Amino acid sequence: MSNESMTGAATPPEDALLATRDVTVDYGNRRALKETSLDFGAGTVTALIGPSGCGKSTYLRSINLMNREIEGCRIGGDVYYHGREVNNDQTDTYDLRKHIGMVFQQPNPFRKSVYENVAFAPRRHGLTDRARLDALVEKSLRAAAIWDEVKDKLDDSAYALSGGQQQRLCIARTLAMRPDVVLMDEPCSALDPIATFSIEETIRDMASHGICVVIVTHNMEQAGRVADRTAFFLLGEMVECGPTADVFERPKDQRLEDYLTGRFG
Ligand SMILES: Nc1ncnc2c1ncn2[C@@H]1O[C@H](COP(=O)(O)OP(=O)(O)OP(=O)(O)O)[C@@H](O)[C@H]1O
Repeated sequence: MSNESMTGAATPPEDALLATRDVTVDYGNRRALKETSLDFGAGTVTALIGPSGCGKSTYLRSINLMNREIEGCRIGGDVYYHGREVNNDQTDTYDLRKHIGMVFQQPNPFRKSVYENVAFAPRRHGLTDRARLDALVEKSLRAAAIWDEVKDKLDDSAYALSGGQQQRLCIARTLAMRPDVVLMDEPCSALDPIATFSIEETIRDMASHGICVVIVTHNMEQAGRVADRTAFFLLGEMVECGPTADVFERPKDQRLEDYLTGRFG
């Protein structure tokens, strides 16, 4: 695969689910992300790896334009979602984020019941029929592999769940909006190995249902287990991207090789 970090990359193919072209992010007058161009297909998992502070989260958050909420932050370049350029003032970011969901490092359930955590957003978007809401809640909790654990405590507070369960609940909450892209920012870093394994299974399951997953991870083994493709970032630059096995076993760039062999980071 060609290295997609090159600037001036061609306009994405019309059928690309998601793509960035020469996306940059500046916090004030400091550039945190240099021109980054990547394509993301339906049903794929892409891992973003690299040392701390190299711009992984910054890039992830540019995909659903979340950095825009940060004062002084500016996203440059083009972000394409279903072929439409969305990095402009006309985009309804509220609507965009229904389709491009996000799961954060720390589980952040609402201070509500398990049921309400999942039902809240669909109801706000007009789904009021109780039977259909019940079905959606169950389907979402099943997809996040937590239904069996919570089906008898749907009215309990989400805060009564373990950290791993809360994270799966947050994934269910995201899936309830039927997104076709899910962005995950180190979703397992606060979890033990068993909870991590469960989330990784859920990630592969989401991809098998056509969802495009982009995940920031510090855990190389995790990238190896879940990602079809891996992109390596360093000092705000997307240095190399390719099939995960190639990136780990046959790195092209010396900086990636150095990182993988523990020479820095
Ligand atoms: N809200 C912000 N305001 C100013 N600078 C920021 C902000 N968020 C991130 N940065 C800076 O942008 C650079 C990239 O940060 P980012 O969080 O994207 O890195 P990262 O690779 O995800 O790091 P980590 O693995 O530690 O989470 C860093 O130098 C960071 O200090």
